[in-house]
Amino acid sequence: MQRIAMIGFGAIGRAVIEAIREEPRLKLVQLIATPGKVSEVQAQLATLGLSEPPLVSESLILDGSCPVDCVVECAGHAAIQEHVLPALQEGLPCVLVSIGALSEPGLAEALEMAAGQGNTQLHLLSGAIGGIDALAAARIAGLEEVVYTGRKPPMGWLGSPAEETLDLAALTQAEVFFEGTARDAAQQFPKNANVAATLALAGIGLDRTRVRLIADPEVTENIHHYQARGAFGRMEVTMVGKPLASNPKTSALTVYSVVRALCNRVRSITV
Ligand SMILES: NC(=O)C1=CN([C@@H]2O[C@H](COP(=O)(O)OP(=O)(O)OC[C@H]3O[C@@H](n4cnc5c(N)ncnc54)[C@H](O)[C@@H]3O)[C@@H](O)[C@H]2O)C=CC1
Ligand SMILES: O=C([O-])CC(=O)C(=O)O
Repeated sequence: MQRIAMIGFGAIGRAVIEAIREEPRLKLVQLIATPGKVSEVQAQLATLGLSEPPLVSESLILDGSCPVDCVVECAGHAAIQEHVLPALQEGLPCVLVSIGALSEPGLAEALEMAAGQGNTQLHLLSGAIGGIDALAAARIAGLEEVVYTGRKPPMGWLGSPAEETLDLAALTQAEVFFEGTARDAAQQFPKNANVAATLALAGIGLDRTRVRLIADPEVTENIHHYQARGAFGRMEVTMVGKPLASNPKTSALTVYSVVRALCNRVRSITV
């Protein structure tokens, strides 16, 4: 049995809770909401009709009164510093989807130190992208180049800096609005470039991974493509991910990446 604390009850968090409720070896015991949103989250949680709802609070309860075996972040970049860092220091293993947060100078080092202090591990999930196992293995042999293109329907870029250069609602053809490093992409597009950061951290790093971001009115899915070249050979991956109805920025596969990571914690054989 694994007692889970989840940070964030948005599109991913809610879908993960619904997916794991039938797994008796996973028990959601704590749910962390943004400050001021505890009662709102409790009310939304009630609609799920869980037999044993988790404790909802603004920060993780780490005093042992509500023990946790694993913390899962489904909230956004700010949650890493706020909740994941102290959880690691306390020795709790953490799994993350907001990988782009590690592009912030010093945060990766702080997380590494916290995990070392707590003698625990931080697991960066593959989220909406596939092939991370192959890319991370290829890195050991030596990588020369990783190039990533993220293409989403215009609605998937709402609320991002893409709006500064494009009239997203009026777009009639695909437009490239960002070309640069994975580090810059992750910082400028915190809700849209976590995949770029994941590829970078698995591969040749945030400053050497090249990224192009495209708003395309011709597509209805979130399309992630990358190619990598190195001593191992070459690889090319295209993911055509269905967006979540509750958040078109987010591919549904991200939910299942979290569910897989949690289920693997209670399985005897993992794949
Ligand atoms: N690795 C990957 O492939 C992907 C990663 N993501 C990451 O996952 C995050 C969540 O995605 P969605 O669920 O679709 O977003 P969402 O906006 O639907 O939900 C996020 C929820 O987290 C809550 N939240 C925000 N900051 C918080 C904090 N500091 N403490 C507690 N709760 C907090 C918000 O109130 C909201 O309810 C995104 O911001 C992005 O960083 C999203 C898609 C793919
Ligand atoms: O869910 C997706 O398609 C990818 C995404 O938003 C991200 O990389 O942050």
